[in-house]
Amino acid sequence: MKIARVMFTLPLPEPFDYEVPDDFDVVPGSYVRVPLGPNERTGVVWDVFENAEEARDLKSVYMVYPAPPMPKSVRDFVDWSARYTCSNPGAVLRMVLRVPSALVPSRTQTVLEKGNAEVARMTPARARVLELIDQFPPLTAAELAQEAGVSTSVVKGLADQGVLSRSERLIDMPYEMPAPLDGVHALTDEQSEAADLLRQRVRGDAFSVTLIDGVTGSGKTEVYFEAIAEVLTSHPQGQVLILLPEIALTQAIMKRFEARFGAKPTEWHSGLSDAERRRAWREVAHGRARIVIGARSALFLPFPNLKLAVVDEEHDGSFKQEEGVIYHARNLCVARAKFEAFSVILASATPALESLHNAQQGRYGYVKLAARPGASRLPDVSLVDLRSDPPERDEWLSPVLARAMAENLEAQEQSLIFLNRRGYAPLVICKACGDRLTAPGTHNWLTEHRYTGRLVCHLTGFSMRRPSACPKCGARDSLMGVGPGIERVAEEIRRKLPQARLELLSSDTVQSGDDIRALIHRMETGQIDVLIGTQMIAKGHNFPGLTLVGVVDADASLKGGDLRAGERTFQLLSQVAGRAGRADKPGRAMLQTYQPEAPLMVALAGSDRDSFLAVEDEMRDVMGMPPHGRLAALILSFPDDQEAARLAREIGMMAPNAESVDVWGPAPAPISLLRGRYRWRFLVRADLNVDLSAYMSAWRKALKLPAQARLQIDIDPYSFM
Ligand SMILES: Nc1ncnc2c1ncn2[C@@H]1O[C@H](COP(=O)(O)OP(=O)(O)OP(=O)(O)O)[C@@H](O)[C@H]1O
Ligand SMILES: [Zn+2]
Repeated sequence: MKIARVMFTLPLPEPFDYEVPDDFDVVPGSYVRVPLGPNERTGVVWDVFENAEEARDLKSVYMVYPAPPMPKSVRDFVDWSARYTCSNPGAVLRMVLRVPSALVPSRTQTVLEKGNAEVARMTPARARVLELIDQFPPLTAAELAQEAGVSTSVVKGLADQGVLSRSERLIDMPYEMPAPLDGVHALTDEQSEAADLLRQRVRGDAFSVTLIDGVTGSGKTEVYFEAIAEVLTSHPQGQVLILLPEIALTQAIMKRFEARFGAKPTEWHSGLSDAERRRAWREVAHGRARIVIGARSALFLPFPNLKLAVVDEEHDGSFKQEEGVIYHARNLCVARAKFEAFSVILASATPALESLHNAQQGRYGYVKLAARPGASRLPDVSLVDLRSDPPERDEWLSPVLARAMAENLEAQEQSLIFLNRRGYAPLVICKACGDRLTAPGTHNWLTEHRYTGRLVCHLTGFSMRRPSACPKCGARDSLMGVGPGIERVAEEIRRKLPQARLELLSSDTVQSGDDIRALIHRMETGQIDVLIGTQMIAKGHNFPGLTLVGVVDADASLKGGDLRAGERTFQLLSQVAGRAGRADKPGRAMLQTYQPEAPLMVALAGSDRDSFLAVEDEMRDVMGMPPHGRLAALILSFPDDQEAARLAREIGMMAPNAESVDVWGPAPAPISLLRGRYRWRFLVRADLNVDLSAYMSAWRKALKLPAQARLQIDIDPYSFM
């Protein structure tokens, strides 16, 4: 009897066995439909074997989907990722099998084109349809009727007479094939050297990782396009994946992409409709979508023939998924590349310490782009000392920065003001009783949003209308927003530069992809004088008229002081500063700070990244922290305060003894109460030779916790909240 071991997209530790009917063509990787309990489910065959004993009472596979089997390398990657992240393989598989409806071929629909017959009796409605028919690709009767503004019976009548001819077309069409066109620019010497190396690395079928470490605007994108072009020509079936941190970034790159490859790449991100998702998944699985550009979840698409993955802005924190299966897309991408023997390119102006370390150790190839092409120069970075040049009361811009903005406006050049805080004020207090407003069931402050008139918790999503009286003491008109968010700074700029065309960009003010695109376009084409925004404006954009970048609070992201706070602040501020002076006019960046003598600020002002990183790296080395050691976190949450504390202590006592492993905690998490659950954290540090995932799994296995307790394991944590 032939037996299939079927893995489900459920948090189960292992696959289940099913009998395969003799006439079924089931191979490892087949997608199948099987009974599970009272239901039917789709699963993936992990393995097939013959069993001599007929005795086992197994249920049978119902159906095999007509889809290409999931390659072994992808299944191995799923197993490995599950082990590494301490998750169930089914939970990882669920990220691969996101669109079960894509397992069956696309349905077809009837579309209409111009037919041979002459129209028997012309009417105005018929004439309108016939006028339009040549201007569109084949449309359905309903679409055509809508375009022409006539009823569908008019269209159907024409089709019945043969004036329009009917044919069947796939609902989900294949994508246009990209093919390299000529490069838009002649590469600089530095760029072509980098491109040569990358081309050579993607030509073979070997695993490799190469880090492109290039200053902002040096042409990293231009250079990795060369590597993509090489894949398209040297691997006729090869597929390419480009991972980007933010959707806002994809729009600019899509345009450049089309100019270079003659077709749009396939997109994959959370903004897709179900139909787009189904189409993309199917085309990828069949190997027909050759280039995919997407957010971190695109890493789990079932590419049968991946030859190159590019992780752009590889240092970016948004590659880390913090919920469900907790993983870092850059790190898992490198792991996948080993299983499937493809090349990885990591690109950044401010690479992660981990990536630089790997390059220094010779594990990754390394390409440096030190200059911007042409007349463009790196911006001058200066520090504005808020102690000697403080803003006026209830203002946030130092007179120094305000003056620079006024000059810039005078010169008809663009300014960008960065503050990584949404809303109007990050804290609302009552002047009468001193209460700080928090979201229910948490200790998190509510942020005041004037734009929407609401108080919002950015952590839980809770929001309420701004009350006219204090919820605690009932005093009227006593609530006051404290500190600046971008809406408040925008108000100040409007006051100071009333004639400036000012716009805001944050996830509150601009929501749809179309709105973002339109705003970015206005900025690119000089229709905005001052753009103020959160981190959405920090990265990737190319605004030729932008010559001044102002950072309202350069110290902000240093607070909290976790492992990567310094590194992250440096990355973020260099990225923001790097938006200035990208065309022929020189740019400058001004950072407002209370600690201009801090090594990080000095390094930013001197554009001396490497000595800053050397100090940072040395510190990590001394402490045995990544990249010189491993780190994991264990987070417990429980609905009762006392019981949570007791459980946390109990968990601590169960930590397995192991050499070269330090367990710190339990400590109340910085966010100690979230959605009505009390949270405790452990931090675990280990030497590089320790299998920390195995250690964490063993620890969890030893625990017997009440059903309401929730445990999360975070391998290589980025968030310490
Ligand atoms: N050799 C070249 N000649 C002229 N223009 C170039 C050249 N290379 C790149 N550019 C232009 O310079 C700008 C920056 O290039 P690109 O976006 O590739 O750099 P990047 O390093 O990826 O930038 P970022 O730091 O934003 O990630 C783009 O407008 C690009 O078209
Ligand atoms: Zn009050």
